[in-house]
Amino acid sequence: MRAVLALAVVAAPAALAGVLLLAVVEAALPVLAAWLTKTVLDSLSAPVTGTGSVLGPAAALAGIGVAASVLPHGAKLLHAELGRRVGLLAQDRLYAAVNSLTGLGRFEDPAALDRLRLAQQCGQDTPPQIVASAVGLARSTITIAGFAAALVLLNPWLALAVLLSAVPALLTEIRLARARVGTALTVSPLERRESFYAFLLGSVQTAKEIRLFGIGDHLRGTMRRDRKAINATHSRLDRRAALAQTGPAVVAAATGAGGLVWAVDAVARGQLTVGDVALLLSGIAAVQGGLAGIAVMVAVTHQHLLLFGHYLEVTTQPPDLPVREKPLPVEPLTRGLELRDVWFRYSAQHDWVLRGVNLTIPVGGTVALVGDNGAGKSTLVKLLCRFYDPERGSILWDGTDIRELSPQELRSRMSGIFQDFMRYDLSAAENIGLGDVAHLHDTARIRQAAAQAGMDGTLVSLPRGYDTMLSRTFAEEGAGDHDGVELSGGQWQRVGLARGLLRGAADLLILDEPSSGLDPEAEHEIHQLLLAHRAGRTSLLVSHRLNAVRGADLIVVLRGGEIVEQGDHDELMGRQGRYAALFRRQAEGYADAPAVPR
Ligand SMILES: Nc1ncnc2c1ncn2[C@@H]1O[C@H](COP(=O)(O)OP(=O)(O)OP(=O)(O)O)[C@@H](O)[C@H]1O
Repeated sequence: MRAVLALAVVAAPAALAGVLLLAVVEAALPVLAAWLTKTVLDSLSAPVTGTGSVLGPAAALAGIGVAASVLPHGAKLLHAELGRRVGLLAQDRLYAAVNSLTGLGRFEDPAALDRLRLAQQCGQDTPPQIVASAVGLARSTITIAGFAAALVLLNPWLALAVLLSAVPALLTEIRLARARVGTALTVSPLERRESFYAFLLGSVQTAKEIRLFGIGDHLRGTMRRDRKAINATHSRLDRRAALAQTGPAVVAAATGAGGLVWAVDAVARGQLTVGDVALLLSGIAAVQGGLAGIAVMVAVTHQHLLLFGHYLEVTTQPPDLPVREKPLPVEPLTRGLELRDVWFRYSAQHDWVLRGVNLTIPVGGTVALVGDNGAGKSTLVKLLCRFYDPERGSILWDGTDIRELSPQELRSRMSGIFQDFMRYDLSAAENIGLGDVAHLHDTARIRQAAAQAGMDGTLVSLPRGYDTMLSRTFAEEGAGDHDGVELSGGQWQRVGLARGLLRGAADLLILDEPSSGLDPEAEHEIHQLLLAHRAGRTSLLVSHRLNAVRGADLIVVLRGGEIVEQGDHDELMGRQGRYAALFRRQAEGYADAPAVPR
């Protein structure tokens, strides 16, 4: 609760103060109104009464009525403003925390993903709801205290009975709140899967396969089954809640009814006035209604707080990878990168992916990684970027362990293209400019990078040139059919490459399958371009196209996570080992094969 209130104080101190002030005033109004009603009724029913003694309280009562009708609108306005500001700050802190994760591990851990989903669910709405509930609780407490004092004056035992009658409802609601949070946790994986199926069924990326293989109905069926399971869990809880709430409601109603009988009898015996009865009845109703409201509010707040616990867990989680409090600055690479006896597996349950890898990438040199599918090439690249830490061994940047360095600075000295590069639903200029956000709007540099990737001509001739959206998902309404365009796979690859080339001064260029989607001529052209671009730069090239890597200074063959051979093309061919076998097999594929007889 303290964390939420601190959030509100930082986000909107004036709105919070206004909300609290109005809550106190609004809480006092019904109590004042009840006392004034009693006074008016007693004056009117007194044997001798002058209009003077009634008019004053009646006018005050009228004033309270006006205030009670105006204040809620002001309070609503302030609450809404407070909610928006608290929600904005909470959401911003959540994504700042997610963004501060150095590695990828948490994005692959199902428990962490469930927690993140719950934090996302409650990130924007829950903190304002908790603040609103806390204010509501304070307001109800003041009103109840006022009416309870009145009841104590009229009949202390009745006051005690009314207060006690609300306890079972309070306890029941708190128990139910816990159960609701438990349910939210239980259904979270199902809901995450449901969102995934919803994405599959409604996305342009998946539409082709879903139609070709006719799997839409299968996915729809699975999604329906998951939703039914979620609904069944909620129904069970609703039934349990209805049963649990009935008993406490009967206890409260019976206590109220007993109070009414006692009051009528007391009037008959001359112990109470008509005004007293009016005060007593509104007191019982207000205390019981208020306490029932408090029970629900406490339960809802409790539930929100439990959910908010996930938000706090995400926003205050320890770093996923250890980063020194004062990391060393990353100086330009002068000697090279070295992997020293690197062992890595994705988790203790997985097999080793890299097994004692020793490798040096000298400054200014091009190292090519080749090997079978699953040999560990992309994993090695990810370790160099410090998306994971080796379990044993170390990676050295000019002799310094990269765990000692600032990950952001380290990455700012790298660039390149990943095998699964992103296709952003943004303009062509932004798709390239994101490679170096400092130059997001530097058209000249963006065009230069596009030209290096052989894409400038294509992008210039798009309907809006570089401002054309490379997606039809977010095309502006009314802009016509030609606003957004879809690029071909190879064109996208060139855009991804241009993004990687934008950071021209990067110390290490990583090219993970940069030409896999290109036609043979384009591939040749891109490799010539990259060869020129790589000259004198440190680069790491991963490719299955062995013809593309033959010019590398060092070719490293990975197999089952181990380096089985390394050398330049001629050395490796001379050795007649794994590389030579792979190279020959690929070369044979291009040799003239006898025509298949008709
Ligand atoms: N995030 C991950 N979690 C668990 N295992 C993974 C993960 N990423 C890769 N692996 C496993 O690690 C092994 C090496 O994968 P990696 O992607 O590094 O191979 P690769 O040599 O790049 O293969 P390819 O040539 O097919 O791209 C594979 O067995 C793969 O299943």
